[in-house]
Amino acid sequence: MDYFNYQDDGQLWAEDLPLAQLAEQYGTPLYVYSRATLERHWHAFDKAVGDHPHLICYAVKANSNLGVLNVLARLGSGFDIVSQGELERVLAAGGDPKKVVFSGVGKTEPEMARALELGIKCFNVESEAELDRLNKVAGELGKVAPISLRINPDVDAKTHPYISTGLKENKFGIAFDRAREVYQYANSLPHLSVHGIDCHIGSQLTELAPFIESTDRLLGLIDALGQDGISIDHLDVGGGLGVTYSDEKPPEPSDYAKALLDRLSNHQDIELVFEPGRAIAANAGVLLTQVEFLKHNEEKNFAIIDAAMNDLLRPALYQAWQDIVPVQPRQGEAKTYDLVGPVCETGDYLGKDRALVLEAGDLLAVRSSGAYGFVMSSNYNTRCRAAEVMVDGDQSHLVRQREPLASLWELEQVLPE
Ligand SMILES: Cc1ncc(COP(=O)(O)O)c(C=O)c1O
Ligand SMILES: N[C@@H](CCCC[NH3+])C(=O)O
Repeated sequence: MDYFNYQDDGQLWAEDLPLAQLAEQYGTPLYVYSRATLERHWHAFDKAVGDHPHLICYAVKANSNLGVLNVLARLGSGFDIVSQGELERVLAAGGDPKKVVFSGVGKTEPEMARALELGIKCFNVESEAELDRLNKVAGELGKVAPISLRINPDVDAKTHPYISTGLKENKFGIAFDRAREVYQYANSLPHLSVHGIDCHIGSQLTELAPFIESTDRLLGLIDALGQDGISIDHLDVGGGLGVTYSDEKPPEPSDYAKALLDRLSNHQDIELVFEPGRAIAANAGVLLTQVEFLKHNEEKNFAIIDAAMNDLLRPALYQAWQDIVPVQPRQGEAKTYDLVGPVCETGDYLGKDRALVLEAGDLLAVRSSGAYGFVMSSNYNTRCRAAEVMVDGDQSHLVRQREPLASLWELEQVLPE
């Protein structure tokens, strides 16, 4: 459920503001986020876990805009980061470093040092080489690094192959069969302290079964580690809960949390950590775009819009489908359009074969663009990245301005004489 709805005037609004007004004020393409939707999604997770000790660590990679992070920080959210850049964003947005978990297969020494200096909650370590590096950096700083090991449970998440992460053939995590041995090794290192166990099997999961299967495998491991004298105080189940883009019916956070809590009946003292990204941000944002031209040939009708694959990569990269709707719907006979951007690539489309009644100048909203939208945008074709706006009731706040054109070459220079 989100707060982008058609109102009595027949137009699409974001909370208490017409999207057409925002397009007028800020221009297009424009990312528009809804504070109420972000808050609703975060609370849905938090409430679902109830009294069981837990921490929701929003996955910053899904949408790292400072305005978005600030809304979540004010709710008391934790954060899952994968780079120093994301860590600095969390700080700049008012987030608490003590609620940060650090994921990712390639953490550098400076990144580790900064995270240690800030005293983050946990490093989710993905290899033995990373254990050695972290032990060394922590030793040099006279610190002890809190760690969990990301275990690859070899579970099929049944999602797009590019966003499946929990299979043996994926680069992520430590093989399940070697976990006990690697925990022993971690435990032997003087500047590391074992706290947790972690997994993340993929993104946009629409079924509970893979989550349950991997949680069961991890709980079995926790018991085995107990026999080895290693006690685990938190279980990080990662992110991955899917959302509805078209007709998917992913589990609600309440069903998901209940399924996990049922499994944890013998482990009441283990804190549950969640790393949701998409489930919080995707349906809290739309990408607003204007039709520049309509173009018809024998085969196709094209609507050439001012947003492109550089603004929203998901359709080009994953053949992802996102709903595209008119902001001010027209009466008339619909035609079937391909909605394409100005970028010089055949793959530059945001939607194909969409039945719409359109004229040049019309505004369209690409729904479900709040996660993996702006964060994956680029300057390809030397295009400025879009502005981002946060709607809060009947107020709007520009949370990132459109890049000034000159910023697209200012960091570069021609060769000396
Ligand atoms: C380690 C980790 N945690 C959390 C997430 C967030 O995933 P999602 O946006 O699917 O919830 C990801 C991305 O898939 C990830 O790699
Ligand atoms: N970027 C992907 C999700 C990646 C998940 C990252 N671990 C998407 O848009 O669906």
